[in-house]
Amino acid sequence: METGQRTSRKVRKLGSNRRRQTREPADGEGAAVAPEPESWSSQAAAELQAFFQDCGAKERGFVTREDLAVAKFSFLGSKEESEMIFDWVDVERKGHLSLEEFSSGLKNIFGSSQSPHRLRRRKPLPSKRVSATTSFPALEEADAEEKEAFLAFMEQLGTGHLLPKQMEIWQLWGQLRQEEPQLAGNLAGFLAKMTSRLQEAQADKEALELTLRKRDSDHHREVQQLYEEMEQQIRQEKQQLQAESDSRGLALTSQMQDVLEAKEREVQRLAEGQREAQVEAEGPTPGKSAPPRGSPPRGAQPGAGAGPQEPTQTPPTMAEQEAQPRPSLTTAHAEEQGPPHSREPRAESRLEDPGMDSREAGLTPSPGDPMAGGGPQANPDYLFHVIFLGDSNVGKTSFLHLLHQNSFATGLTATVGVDFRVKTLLVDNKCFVLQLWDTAGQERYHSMTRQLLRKADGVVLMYDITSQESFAHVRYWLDCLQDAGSDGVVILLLGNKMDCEEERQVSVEAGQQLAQELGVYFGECSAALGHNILEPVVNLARSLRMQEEGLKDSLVKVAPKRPPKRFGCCS
Ligand SMILES: Nc1nc2c(ncn2[C@@H]2O[C@H](COP(=O)(O)OP(=O)(O)OP(=O)(O)O)[C@@H](O)[C@H]2O)c(=O)[nH]1
Repeated sequence: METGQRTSRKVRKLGSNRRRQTREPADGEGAAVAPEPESWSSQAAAELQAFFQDCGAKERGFVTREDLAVAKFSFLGSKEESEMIFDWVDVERKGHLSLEEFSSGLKNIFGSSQSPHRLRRRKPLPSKRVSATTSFPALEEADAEEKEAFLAFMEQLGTGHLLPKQMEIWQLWGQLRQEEPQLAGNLAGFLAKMTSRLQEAQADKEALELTLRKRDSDHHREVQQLYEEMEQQIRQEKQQLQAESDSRGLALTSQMQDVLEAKEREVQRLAEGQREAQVEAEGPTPGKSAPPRGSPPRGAQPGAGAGPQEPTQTPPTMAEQEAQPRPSLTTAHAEEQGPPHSREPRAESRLEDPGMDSREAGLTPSPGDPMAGGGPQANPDYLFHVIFLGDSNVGKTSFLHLLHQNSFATGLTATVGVDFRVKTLLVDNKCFVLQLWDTAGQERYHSMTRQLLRKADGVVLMYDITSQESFAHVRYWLDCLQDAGSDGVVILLLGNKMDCEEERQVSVEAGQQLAQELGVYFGECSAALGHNILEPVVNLARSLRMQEEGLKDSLVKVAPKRPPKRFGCCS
């Protein structure tokens, strides 16, 4: 019972001492108070010295936590209690304590008595005490000293918020004091340790929360920054792309302008040559050579059976010129291609069908053939402008490429603006130079095409037999022709891609019917197979010649007789 009382006294003091150790540096309640070993027994002091000796602390000059594992103090119960005491004294968590620190720590806990001075310092504010008391009704019945000791202890621990179940603690406290008084000290030590750990955990938690909050805001800021940088980058990319596209557009426009101007110049040059030749042909000097290409007006289409036209002026006697015997031409089949090319084929596949007659294809005439020949004809008998019209993709370029290169081009891209090639043919012993104009079917180039139509002598109006739409657009192209004032133009309606029989959408009959209705020539072909390529062109040349002859005849009727003139390369 005496031991119990002693322990409970010790426990009561535990809180006040601990408080002093832990709180003095922080709250500045006063300078460190040296322990007052009023009741520190000489036996305890002897035990302490023996302990220092046994564990080797005396030699080393300090005590570790492990040393306490072998300590046997009469004033301490279990081994755990000793270790707990070490933790209690080692407030700085160094892991070792000098002999003085350890001794004074122990004395503070077990040796000092409550001096009036200490009690005063430890006494909490009345208001707090009241509130604590009212929250613990069980305390009302307790012994006043006990009650005060407990409340002071709890308050000093500062566990109000960390150890909410104070009622239970009180009960445990009371029970321990009655049943196991020596363990009351353990409870105090345990609670103190718990409190300290909880405070540390609380501090860690707060620090962690702070760090997390900081990281969160940093992260948010970084994301915001990244987002802004990204937006900036997108804006720059957009501007760059826009600038590039603008400059590309400008370059393309100027390039197309150049092409157009070059073609205009070429056309002008040819027209000049034609005019000069005509002047020569009309001149009084007999025997001078001149190309027979007459100037408009043009007669009605031969295929349509139109009659001769009335002349609007008095031209020279072209019929007389024609009547003169002319030496045969040596050059009969040659091609030139007008610069610059609007597009080039990426790959070519030459027609190599052994079963196919080259004469049938009409593209590779043999020597002695009336179509055979060498280079371009300098002084042709006839010079005609033939324009290829039709929707995009119907095969105009493929047709011309085959006619010119004798091979089918694959991988062609859409024509840009216009392109032209020159084809020289020997037909019925006459030299024909055909200027073949390849127009772009795409709508954005239609205005350019319309301008070209004014110069047309003949037109090949092509559609794709696998496209009803391209067939329907034939009338649109005819309207364009009419708008351009090209009424007397010889027209050949040509349905391409006849090799695609399975996909056919326009029947042969429909094509024929339309041709009849419009009074134009008609044919079907396949640029891919090389079917019916040269024949329509030859027939067109013949028709153009017939039309021209018809014109001449009509002129002869009104023109005065002149000495016969010859024209051609050998005049
Ligand atoms: N099956 C088949 N395909 C053809 C034939 N002729 C041309 N093509 C293909 O049809 C497509 C269009 O041919 P192009 O010659 O470029 O047509 P286009 O009328 O000049 O077109 P634009 O230049 O846009 O006016 C290409 O893929 C050719 O290979 C043909 O007779 N048969």
